[in-house]
Amino acid sequence: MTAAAAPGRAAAGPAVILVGPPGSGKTTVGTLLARRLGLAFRDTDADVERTAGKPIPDIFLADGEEAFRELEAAAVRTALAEHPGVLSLGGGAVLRPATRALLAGQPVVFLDVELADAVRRVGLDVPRPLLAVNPRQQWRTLMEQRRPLYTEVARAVVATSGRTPEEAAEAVLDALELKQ
Ligand SMILES: Nc1ncnc2c1ncn2[C@@H]1O[C@H](COP(=O)(O)OP(=O)(O)OP(=O)(O)O)[C@@H](O)[C@H]1O
Ligand SMILES: O=C(O)C1=C[C@@H](O)[C@@H](O)[C@H](O)C1
Ligand SMILES: [Mg+2]
Repeated sequence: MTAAAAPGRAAAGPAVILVGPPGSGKTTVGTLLARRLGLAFRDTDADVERTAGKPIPDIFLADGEEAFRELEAAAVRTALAEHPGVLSLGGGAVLRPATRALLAGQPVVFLDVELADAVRRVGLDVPRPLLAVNPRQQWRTLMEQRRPLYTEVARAVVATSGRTPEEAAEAVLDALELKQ
């Protein structure tokens, strides 16, 4: 699908970039946002899986986390350069300083979520290698490390706990002043 740029924006670069921890709803809310804006949706997790030719848990298992992070950094760089729609980044993409530098000045929204909601959401969903054992504690530790990084790159923070995906998508549009 060929995506048009959002009204009032230059053609280059995504209209919306979502960051946040696993279970914050980047893929779910990003898909809704793209539909709402009439733009294409892209998710760097899917890009990495396509490049590697295998699912993310298999990349972690066969090649290790560092190999995954290399593929992820390249996927983010490419998508930022060529995707004019809505872009969701993998939950750990902000760990790389080079990736954070690329996000400076971009329309990045940090989808925040409370621990209990995140654990409930990821428990219902596709496997996340970093949350395979003791997901509650792992998620808490991961957020202690990453919250400052999500905050650093974000132009706006949108809370998703207590909101449906549709309500979260509306809040993102409000935060970026993209309401048409
Ligand atoms: N606001 C919400 N309320 C209730 N459930 C939600 C909400 N947002 C997402 N979900 C559900 O939570 C699960 C995880 O959502 P999603 O895959 O979009 O998260 P993610 O941020 O993309 O995670 P990851 O970083 O692992 O890719 C899905 O089953 C989704 O339907
Ligand atoms: O938070 C993370 O580090 C991850 C989140 C997912 O989006 C995937 O990118 C992968 O499971 C790693
Ligand atoms: Mg996702």
